[in-house]
Amino acid sequence: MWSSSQASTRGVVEMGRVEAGPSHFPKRPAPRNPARVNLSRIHAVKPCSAGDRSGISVKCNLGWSSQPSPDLRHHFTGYSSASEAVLTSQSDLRKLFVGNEKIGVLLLNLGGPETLDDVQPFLFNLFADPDIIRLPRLFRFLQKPLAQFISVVRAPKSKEGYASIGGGSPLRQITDAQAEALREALCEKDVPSKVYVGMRYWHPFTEEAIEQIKHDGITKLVVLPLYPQFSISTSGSSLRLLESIFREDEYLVNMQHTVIPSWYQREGYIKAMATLIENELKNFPEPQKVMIFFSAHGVPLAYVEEAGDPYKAEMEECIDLIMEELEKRGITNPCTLAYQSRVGPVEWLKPYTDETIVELGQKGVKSLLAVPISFVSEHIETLEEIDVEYKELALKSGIEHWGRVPALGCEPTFISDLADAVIESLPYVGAMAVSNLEARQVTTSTWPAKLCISSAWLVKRILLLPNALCMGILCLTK
Ligand SMILES: C=CC1=C(C)c2cc3[nH]c(cc4nc(cc5[nH]c(cc1n2)c(C)c5CCC(=O)O)C(CCC(=O)O)=C4C)c(C)c3C=C
Ligand SMILES: [Fe+2]
Repeated sequence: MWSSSQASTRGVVEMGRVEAGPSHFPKRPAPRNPARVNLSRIHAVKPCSAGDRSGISVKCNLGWSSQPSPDLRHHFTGYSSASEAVLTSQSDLRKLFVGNEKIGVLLLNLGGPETLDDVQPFLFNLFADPDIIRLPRLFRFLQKPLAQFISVVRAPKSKEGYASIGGGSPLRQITDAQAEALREALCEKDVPSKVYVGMRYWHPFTEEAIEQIKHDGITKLVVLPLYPQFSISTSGSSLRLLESIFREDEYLVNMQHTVIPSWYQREGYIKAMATLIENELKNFPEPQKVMIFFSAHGVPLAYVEEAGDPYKAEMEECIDLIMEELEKRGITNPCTLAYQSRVGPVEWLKPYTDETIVELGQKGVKSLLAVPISFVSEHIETLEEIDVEYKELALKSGIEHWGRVPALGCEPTFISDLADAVIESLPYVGAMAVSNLEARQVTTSTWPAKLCISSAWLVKRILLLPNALCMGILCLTK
């Protein structure tokens, strides 16, 4: 967390000198505990340190069956007793792995158009999502016509972007590769699992993944959004969709599952990010003078201020943790955080990436290392917006040396850590009971869980018609 001495190294640079920039990093009490959300049970749990998992005795070649591990208990004891699913005895732990359990992991992601012809229907799906453009209940009937209109008008501009990165989004390929790498990592850790990919706005759609999960007879499912930080507009939207699918399906209602809503605090993830930054810094002529520039995908300010989206708080804490890790390695460069990719006229999280780049140039920063932080795959906003648009802007603004940290992709430490996250979540699987939905909303004790589940609450609070229309219509221009 921020100390006064740390703050001085994390502000904006003024004429080559570092100055604390409160607008970039307001100090705040950050929630440290990652919450594991079961769609039926909410657990506020303490992080479990990545320890020895060698005791799990299941072998990959056993297929679906699994065995208890004496050492596993050791591993799980770090969790809070607040959870009903907390396992305290060895026999409880054994229950996790005995019998013919079929473990599945569902990776949730955004999805992207694979060809230029996909762009308009992809945009339609995106804008038809009430977590992206929120209309008051009375005007819901306008959601699809509005999405159709915006997608048709925006498509030519989006197509240009996708054309410039090879004619489509690389997201499916990368996510499939991550799924395969995760499957292999789980297998190596003696937890044989099937890993599925469910995209929100393009193929393979979440619904398709769910069909496959049912077809394969999965009995324990871990839901893992591939967004390190939770936002209503990303993980929240995917989880809400999933909840509606589960609610209507008898098989799924009875399938044990758990959700890992965000995982930005995990040691493996933080270390992997720090290593990528450390490596990239070495390419600069004077590495210690480089401004580390975290650029996160933005969200409308109202999401954070009115709907309680934890995205900004999680983002800031995530950056704190990465900088702390870098400091441990003797790297004390200044850093800043800004938000990119805003769409439409409403105010989004600030500072904006483009404005900050210009400002840093004016303040005399000469070397900038861009770090995409909200997403773990290369995509249009890293390959086009950062690599082309922001680089050009930076060079025009007086920045002489530019670098960009690659997205994590299949980086082994990261994938191994995701596998650990899955394994650590297994004691939290539990069956969903639809009749408990209301009760769950009342007893929910963690904000991400509230956001995932309480759609009525969100509907009341998030963007009203003028805001939504304004945002929708002006999406066309930005
Ligand atoms: C954490 C990541 C993301 C957040 C938060 C997010 C919010 C958000 N996005 C839009 C509008 C668009 N997003 C688009 C593409 C896109 N968005 C993300 C990630 C987040 N979005 C990714 C990874 C991608 C790219 C996928 C790919 O194809 O590679 C697009 C389409 C592209 C374009 O036309 O610019 C739009 C539009 C809103 C309105 C929003 C929050 C409300
Ligand atoms: Fe987006």
